[in-house]
Amino acid sequence: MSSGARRRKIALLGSRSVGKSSLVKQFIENQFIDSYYPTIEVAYVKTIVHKGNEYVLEIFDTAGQDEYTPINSQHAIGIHGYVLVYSIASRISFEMIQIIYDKIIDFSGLTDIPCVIIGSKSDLDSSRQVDAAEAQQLAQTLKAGWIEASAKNDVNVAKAFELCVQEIEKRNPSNQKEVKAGPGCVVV
Ligand SMILES: Nc1nc2c(ncn2[C@@H]2O[C@H](COP(=O)(O)OP(=O)(O)OP(=O)(O)O)[C@@H](O)[C@H]2O)c(=O)[nH]1
Repeated sequence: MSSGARRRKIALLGSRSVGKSSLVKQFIENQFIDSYYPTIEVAYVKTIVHKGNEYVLEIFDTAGQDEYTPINSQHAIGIHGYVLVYSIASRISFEMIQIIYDKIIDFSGLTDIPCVIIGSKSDLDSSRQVDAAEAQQLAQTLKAGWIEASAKNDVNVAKAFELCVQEIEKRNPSNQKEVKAGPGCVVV
């Protein structure tokens, strides 16, 4: 990592079994595993280059949420951006997106959070329960990015994480002037 790299923390949230871990595994390790192991919590690190800048992404893969799962402070404090995942083949998982979004807003006290909504398992088009247009509409309302992706076929996976970085940086226009601590830095 060069000293100029920007560290950005990203949390993945969504219902159980929507493919959060599979998206991260495809992004980090370029592999897809068919079997299902519920996640407790895993953190990954990957360096990417976005618009000529190096980013060290710390990605937190979380346990699947339901409407009663409280927001964990670890997933809200110090997080720069969110990846909210639903499966295009599960209406219920799509309905969880607004619920999770509202919980983050309530917890953080912010009015707007950098996030990207991912319609996962896009290879399951024949079992589709969520229209792309409807999901895009929700993303527009939440001022979020949106993309459909398939971890299985490695479609739009890297792009989804890049979109998240884009949403983070969109809200951080001062990042050009980011102060980097160094030997010449004096704290008074
Ligand atoms: N067809 C298809 N299946 C997928 C895809 N991504 C994940 N799956 C399958 O969906 C199941 C759940 O995937 P996970 O990645 O473990 O889901 P998760 O959201 O991390 O689950 P939790 O840990 O419970 O939150 C597994 O059997 C995966 O193989 C995909 O892109 N296409």
